[in-house]
Parts: sequence; structure tokens; C-alpha cells
Amino acid sequence: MTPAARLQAVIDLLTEIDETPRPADAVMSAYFRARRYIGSKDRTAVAQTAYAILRRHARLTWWLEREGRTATPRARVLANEILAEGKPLATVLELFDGSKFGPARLSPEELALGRALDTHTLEHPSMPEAVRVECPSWAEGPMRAALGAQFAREMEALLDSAPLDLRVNPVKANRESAIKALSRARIQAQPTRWSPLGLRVQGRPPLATVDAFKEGLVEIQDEGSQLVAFAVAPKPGQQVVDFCAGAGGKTLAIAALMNNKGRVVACDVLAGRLKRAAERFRRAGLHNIEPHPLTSERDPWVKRHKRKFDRVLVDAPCSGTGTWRRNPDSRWRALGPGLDQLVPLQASILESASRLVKPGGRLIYATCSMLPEENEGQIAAFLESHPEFTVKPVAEVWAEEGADSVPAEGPYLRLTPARHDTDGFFAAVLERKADEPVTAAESGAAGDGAEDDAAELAAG
Ligand SMILES: C[S@@+](CC[C@H](N)C(=O)[O-])C[C@H]1O[C@@H](n2cnc3c(N)ncnc32)[C@H](O)[C@@H]1O
Repeated sequence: MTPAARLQAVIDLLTEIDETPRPADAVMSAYFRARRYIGSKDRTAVAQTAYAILRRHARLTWWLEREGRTATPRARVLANEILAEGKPLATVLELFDGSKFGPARLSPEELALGRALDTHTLEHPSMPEAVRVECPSWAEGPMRAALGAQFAREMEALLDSAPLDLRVNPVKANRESAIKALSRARIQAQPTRWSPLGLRVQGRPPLATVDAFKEGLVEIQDEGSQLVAFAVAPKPGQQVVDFCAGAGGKTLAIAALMNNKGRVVACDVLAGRLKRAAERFRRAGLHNIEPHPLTSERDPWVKRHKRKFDRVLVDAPCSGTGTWRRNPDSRWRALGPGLDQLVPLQASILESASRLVKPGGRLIYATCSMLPEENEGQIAAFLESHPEFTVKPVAEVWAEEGADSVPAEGPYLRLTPARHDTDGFFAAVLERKADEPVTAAESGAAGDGAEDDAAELAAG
């Protein structure tokens, strides 16, 4: 591809991303799959530029609006070449060359825009801080509340691209043997700082073709996500529910920590996700996982299994603010329900899943959000109406597991990219009192009894 053709491909990609409600990485994969003739070097260059523009979205838009322009994909690419790539206008004119596969020549208005931006750089002294750190207006208040003086530092860290972390599967390997197996495929990996099973890989090797991955010695999992699984602290032989198992990332880690002994029920309302997760379970050599699709968080299955489980993990659907490094477009686009829907859903899931916990058992609530209303706020509201649960400090859980250091803050696990170089994660461990009697609400007298009771009778 010529440099001009690469630029046109970036414009095409950004146009598709703007026009569909699918995440940018899915759009990019589909785009390149449909154009197999694009070689790997070109693919990397095009994807890198497109991602860089997504990461500079607020700043590029600020400049364009300042010049009275709409932030179209073409305008953003033009502004990016000048402001962020530092190319002089004369060079940019050579790229917008009107050639067969290149971008059309600049219109007189675009030329005027180019002249106005020429010699400037991406950041400007009068740019508001939230724009400079790419924080969308809907998240600025809660992010400032959560991060205080660390707001700008954490937001800047969320602009980096995420490292590639692996979790060693203890059923098949240990860190040393996994590092050796990876090095045979010329992949360099270092132990991670916090997770005893974590490895951080250099670069972006194509893992799907590597034996250590295909044979289930390692799984791709952010170190923060691994730490959430450690906070569950499951024991071999226990009964565990992963209530929002999704693609099974944490289910795999939990089942492996149990060394294939006991049972992990992997639930989710999306049966398709659980089905796809089954292939990962097989590759990891884990036989103690039972997928169980739910109709909703109040599926009759919950009542039939109340107080049966030692550990219940609620890895709740959330705003995903902690994963902005990974999905740079997600902060700008409504790819799922908003906070006004998520917060009540999280509360409802937590409420329902809590019924599964046996006396003395633990309920672990986690999100990949950095917003207090999805995290501490949910725990405070839950504890208010559930005196039968108490907070078990994560540091205590860690100490019981023999781990020496834990990135806990107060009683909770609270990970942030700038401090821990992981995705942003929150986890709280709640323990049900061992001698707690069944309440009226639990026995079904609080409004949800009738249909559950009918289902329970039907199921015998
Ligand atoms: C944060 S994701 C889970 C990620 C997964 N635990 C992992 O580690 O790969 C949240 C999951 O909650 C599921 N979910 C959404 N609403 C739900 C509900 N009402 N009950 C149970 N799961 C739900 C979503 O389908 C999604 O897979």
C-alpha cells in the first residue's frame, strides 16, 4: 500500500466505526478479514493510526470545533496528520493526492483548515483538562469523585495501550515451564508484579498459533482480572457460582485454582457466550465447570439453589471505565446500557445472587469500573438491607491464601492503571454470617415468590 492508500483505509475504517454500534476492534477485524490482500505491515500501520485517532478523539474534535468544522473521519485524519504526527501541510497535501486508492485532494475549505492547524500541536493551553485527558463529560464528575487529585494521572494512564498479560494454567504448567514453552516460540514473558500466576508478554505476538496457548498452558487475562479471581479464593472441592461468567475468563481462573475438584457453575443471560467459553474450558483441561444459562438474574434456578454455594462471584455488567485502555472508542460511544440502567441492574443481580450463598460462604462483587456508584455505592446499599453479610477485607483473604502483598485499599480491591498497571477493577468480598436464619424475603415472601415456587415445584 502507498502511504496515501493507508490513509484512505484509516478514513474508511473510522467511517465504519462511526456508523455501527459495534466496538472498534470488532469492526477492524471484520474490515481486514474482508480484505485479505492487505499485508500484515499495512494492516498494522492502518490499525495503529486508527487506534491513535480514537485515543485522540476529544483533542482532535476540540481543534476542529475551534475552527468551526465537524469532526468527520476525514477531518480527524487531516487534523491528526498535522497536529499529532507533526507533518507540515506541504507533506499532507502529497498524501491527499487524489490517486486511485488515496484520499481525494483537499477542498478549499479543508485547505484553509490545514493552514489554520499547520505548526500547531495536539495540545493547547486553553484546552480544558477533561479534553486533554480524553474524559467524556458524562464520566468527568464521577471520575473526579473517585480519583480526586489523581484524576489527570489516571486518565492519562487510561490513554496508553494495555499490556498483554497471560495467566498460567496451574492444571497444566507453572510460571517457569510456561516461560520456557513461550520462549520456544520466541515470546519473551516476565512474571507480573501482583498475580502469582501472571506473565506479561513483550509486544503483540500472534498467540493463537503458539503451542503453549493452543495446549492450554496459558490464557490471555489482564493481571487485574486474575486478582479478582484470587479474591474469590476458592478451595478444591467447593461449590462455586460464577454468576456473570460471560466468555469465562474468571471461571477458568477459579476452576484452575480448584485444581479440577469441586464444581463451578458458570451462569450468564447470554447462552451464546457460555457456549463459546466451553471451548476455552476444554483447552484448559478443566472438567469441573458446568455452564448454566439464565433467563434473567431472577431465574427460578436461583431459588432452587439458595444457600448451596461456598463462593458466588458477581462480575457485574458495568460501564467498563476501567478498560478504556483496551477499547479506546468505548468512552465515546454508547455500546451498551447507560449508568442509569446499569446501576439498578447491578443491584438486582447482587441481590438475587446473594441468595445462593450458604451460611459462612462468600459473595464476591466485582466490576471493571472505576466509578463509585457501581462499586462502593453498590456494596453500601446492599449491606444496608443485608445485615446477614459482613465485609471481609481483601487483605485478609490474601493473607489466608499465603500471599504477601496485595494492592488493596481499605477493605476492597481497587486497581487503577496508573498505580498498578492493570485495567481498573473493583472487588469486594462479603461473608454470610455462619449462624444466620432464613429471612422472610429469602423464603420468597417479598414479591417474587409465586413464579419461583411454581418453578421449584415443577423441578421437584
Ligand atoms: C463483565 S461481563 C463478565 C466477564 C466475565 N466474567 C469474564 O471474566 O470474562 C458481565 C456479564 O454479565 C452478563 N449479564 C448481564 N446481565 C445479566 C443478568 N441479569 N444476569 C446474569 N448475567 C448478566 C453479561 O452477559 C456479561 O457476560
